[in-house]
Amino acid sequence: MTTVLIIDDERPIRSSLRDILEYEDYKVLDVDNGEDGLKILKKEKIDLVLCDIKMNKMDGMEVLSTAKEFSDVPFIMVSGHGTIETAVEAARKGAFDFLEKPLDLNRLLITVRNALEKGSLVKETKVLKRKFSKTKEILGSSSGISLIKDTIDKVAPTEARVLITGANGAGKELVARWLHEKSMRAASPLIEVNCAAIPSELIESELFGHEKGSFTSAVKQRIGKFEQANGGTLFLDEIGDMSLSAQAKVLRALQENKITRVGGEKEIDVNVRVIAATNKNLLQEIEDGNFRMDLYHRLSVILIHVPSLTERKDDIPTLATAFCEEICAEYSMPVKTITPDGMKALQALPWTGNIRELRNMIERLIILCDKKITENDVRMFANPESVSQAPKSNGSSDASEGFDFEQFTSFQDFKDFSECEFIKYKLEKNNWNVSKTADDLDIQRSHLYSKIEKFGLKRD
Ligand SMILES: Nc1ncnc2c1ncn2[C@@H]1O[C@H](COP(=O)(O)OP(=O)(O)OP(=O)(O)O)[C@@H](O)[C@H]1O
Repeated sequence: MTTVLIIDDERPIRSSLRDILEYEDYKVLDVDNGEDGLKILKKEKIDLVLCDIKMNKMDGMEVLSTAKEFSDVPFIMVSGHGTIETAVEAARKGAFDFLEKPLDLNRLLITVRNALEKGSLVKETKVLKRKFSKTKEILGSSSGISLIKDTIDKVAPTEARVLITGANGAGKELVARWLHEKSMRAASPLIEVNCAAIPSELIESELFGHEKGSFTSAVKQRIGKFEQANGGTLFLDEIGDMSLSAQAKVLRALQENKITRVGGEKEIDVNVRVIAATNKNLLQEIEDGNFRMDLYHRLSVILIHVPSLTERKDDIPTLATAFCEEICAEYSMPVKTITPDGMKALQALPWTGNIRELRNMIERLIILCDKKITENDVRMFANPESVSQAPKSNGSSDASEGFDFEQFTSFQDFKDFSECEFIKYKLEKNNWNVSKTADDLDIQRSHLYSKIEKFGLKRD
């Protein structure tokens, strides 16, 4: 049922609006002040707000701007003292329309209908965007991955918090994305915070927001990730790197479903499902005094461990083939294939960087190899450094062994390749310092710049 929320401090207006809207079969909720209105907006599913501008405690414009920070619900502003300026300000703040008191019944109903139509279009667009979103399929059919997919199906629709563990690049973030996509919260945002990437003195403001002036660089109010994720999911990546003081605050937010902005006094209700991930052994971190036991228990209602790639080598052919197709499509080139021996060689590698490393390796092979990626190619380009070693061939049988000279159609082609790889190698060695590299190569800096441009060299 479509629900309309009326925020107006005049009881007679509220009741006449209620009568009109209920007669039209809308469900109506009403409150006499903005703060209560915002609370309802955070908790209930509201399709439209009719909001008076002039109210005692919090004025309608403030209610509108605060609501727009966490909700897309359309607002129709109402005022008995309307001027063109107020109408313009309301529109600027994101109101759907502005109506003057006394309200004209027909105009009111038409505006309500139009606003609801716009609201449902916004929702539909979000759902479509999500459908075509970049969340990639979880590939693989090994027992480890099958168990993870089953667990996602069971756990996603619940409100349970999930702690995802696993090595770097194993696929933790992908699991978190699917937990959100398959949940009831999928139409609301998934907000991600990489706890390791934020300096510890900023993490609280990042998570909980801050009030203007609460510290030197807080020049304006800021809404934190918890509030941004309201109604949706908050993904706390690398939670094992969070400072103890931030951990205490996150614990409180999880216990009470309330947060307080840095420098603020007001407690703000939040409705957020938290999914956390780490590559650390949190039980060890607890023992070492770096992680709170109580937070661990709050976060790990469900534990999902993503096995490393070497524990599921059976998935390598599926992953490698899919990455080949995906990367060739990205480069708009015909699909290259991996020979059975090439695939075996891939399965034999150590994969310390897991699936991320496999994808990078496939990209490297696609760029450097012929149509068929062979065992030799895999051996040759197994690590990035070998790329710069490959063309060091001086014609001796040792250096050229396994090197696929067939890939070059002319002598010039080969010279360009060698030159490019040599320059790349020197640039890496000199940490991409162009002056030092030019000295090292004994060429002019301007000459090096033109080579960099010619070969399109970029730092990874
Ligand atoms: N099962 C899978 N199928 C397809 N692609 C995958 C799979 N698992 C991971 N990937 C891809 O591998 C890359 C790394 O995955 P992801 O970022 O989820 O790893 P992570 O464990 O969160 O890494 P980190 O700990 O370094 O943040 C991404 O491009 C992801 O799409």
